[in-house]
Amino acid sequence: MDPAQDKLVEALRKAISRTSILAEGNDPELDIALQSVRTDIAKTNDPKVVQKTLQSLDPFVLKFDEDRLARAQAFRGALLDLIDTLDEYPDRQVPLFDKKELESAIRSHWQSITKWPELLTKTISLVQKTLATPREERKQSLIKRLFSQRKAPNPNTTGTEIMAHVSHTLAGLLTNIALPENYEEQILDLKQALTGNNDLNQLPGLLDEVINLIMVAVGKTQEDLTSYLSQLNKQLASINASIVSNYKVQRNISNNRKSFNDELQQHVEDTHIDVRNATNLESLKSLINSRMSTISQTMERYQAQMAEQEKSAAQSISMLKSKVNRMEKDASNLRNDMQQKIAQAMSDALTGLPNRSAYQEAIFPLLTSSVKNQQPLCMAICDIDHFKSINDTWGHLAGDRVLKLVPRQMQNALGKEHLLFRYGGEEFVILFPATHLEYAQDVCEKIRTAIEATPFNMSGDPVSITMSIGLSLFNGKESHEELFSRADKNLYQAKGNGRNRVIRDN
Ligand SMILES: Nc1nc2c(ncn2[C@@H]2O[C@H](COP(=O)(O)OP(=O)(O)OP(=O)(O)O)[C@@H](O)[C@H]2O)c(=O)[nH]1
Repeated sequence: MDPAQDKLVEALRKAISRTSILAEGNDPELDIALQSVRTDIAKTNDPKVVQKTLQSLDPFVLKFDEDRLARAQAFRGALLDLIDTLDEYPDRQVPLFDKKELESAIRSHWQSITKWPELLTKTISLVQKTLATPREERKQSLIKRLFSQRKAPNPNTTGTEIMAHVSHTLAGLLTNIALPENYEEQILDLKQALTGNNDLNQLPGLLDEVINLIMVAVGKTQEDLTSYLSQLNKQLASINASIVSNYKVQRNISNNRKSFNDELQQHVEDTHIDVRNATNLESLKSLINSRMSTISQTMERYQAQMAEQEKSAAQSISMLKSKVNRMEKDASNLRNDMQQKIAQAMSDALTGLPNRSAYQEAIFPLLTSSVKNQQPLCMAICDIDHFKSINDTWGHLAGDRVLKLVPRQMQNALGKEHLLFRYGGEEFVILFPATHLEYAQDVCEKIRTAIEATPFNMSGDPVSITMSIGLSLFNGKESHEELFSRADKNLYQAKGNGRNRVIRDN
């Protein structure tokens, strides 16, 4: 193979290896197939073998598509079902325009997982608007009444039931999305929080968590990966076709060269015989002239052919190069996109703090390095006191404002190496790597006093807010759940002892 093609095959090999690493972790069977793709392409220089090995990935791409479709259908069904339930509410009116708009958005976007968070947010907004809109008794024409398709509102449906239904639908969605194992606990907690919830105020926070999980699990990352893999497969097929046609051009060139040599040799031999048989000088002269002109025509023809073939070979090599460059660029865009999406899914929309998923990513390496480096690690669980009454007295938006301001006070007291997470609701977790319990306790006290001393402005009045904190030191042997549970017990005690205090391990 010529050096240009060698380079192309090498670039292809690199692109496939890197992409197969990106795709890993989605399915154990796919992981095995990807491993064998990497082994095969490391061994061969033949583009046909590479293409054949890649075809073994096709069934996985198909399976991804089927799973995605089934999930999307369940999602669409759940949302439409929810709209039907809203229609049954006796005293409240579903705003017609918003309903139509939502139904049309569901119809257009139910298959696109990237649009799910938007559809969910729109659905919850329709629920909120419906609960705020009293039903008008509209006069209908007799014909309309006789032929109306719409179900009569069910007089037994209550607002609480509707909220329970909404929460139940969200919990059902969690069953329908494929999430990695380390999210199991989070899903379980979230499902528990959703099941039996009938409080509208709780919904935005819970919805935020559902959306985060969708983004993490089946969200854009996997969709991108699936479409990227099938797009990559197409690109590789087209590159393979170009390589094959390039081979043909090469083969033509060498065939032409051989037939030119044969033809030339034939002319020389013919001339030789003619010269031997020539009887006079005149006829010999005209014979040689004619032979020379044939030879020069053959050479011109050959040169023109060669120039044409070289041009087309150069064009096809430059096309191949640009295709490979595009593939490399696609792979790097996808990697950047994924990193960005992971970062989004790891942060809490309201406070901008790392969220519970980020906590779960952070805790394992911290426990391991605490044991390995024999350094202390502390965990604090911080909970705003009587937060429900802040919501009840000044409204949910005022509650949200407090949730944004409190972490700023906390961050002022924390060191650079301390990690603050919004664990959920009004609960925050701090991880103190390489920090002794006494020092972590001082920092927690600083946080507590700073929050107590800050007047929060509620409708023009300064209001004092306090925080209770449970603090524990990792004992080097326990699981992260055990450490969390000890810190949580300390928090519980802080609440029981009158709140606005820090309780640590004895
Ligand atoms: N505004 C707002 N409220 C939230 C959010 N997440 C959770 N909440 C509310 O936080 C409140 C938590 O109340 P509880 O768990 O009863 O605790 P508490 O009132 O803080 O009382 P103690 O913890 O016992 O001091 C609930 O009313 C939730 O609706 C949010 O994102 N925004």
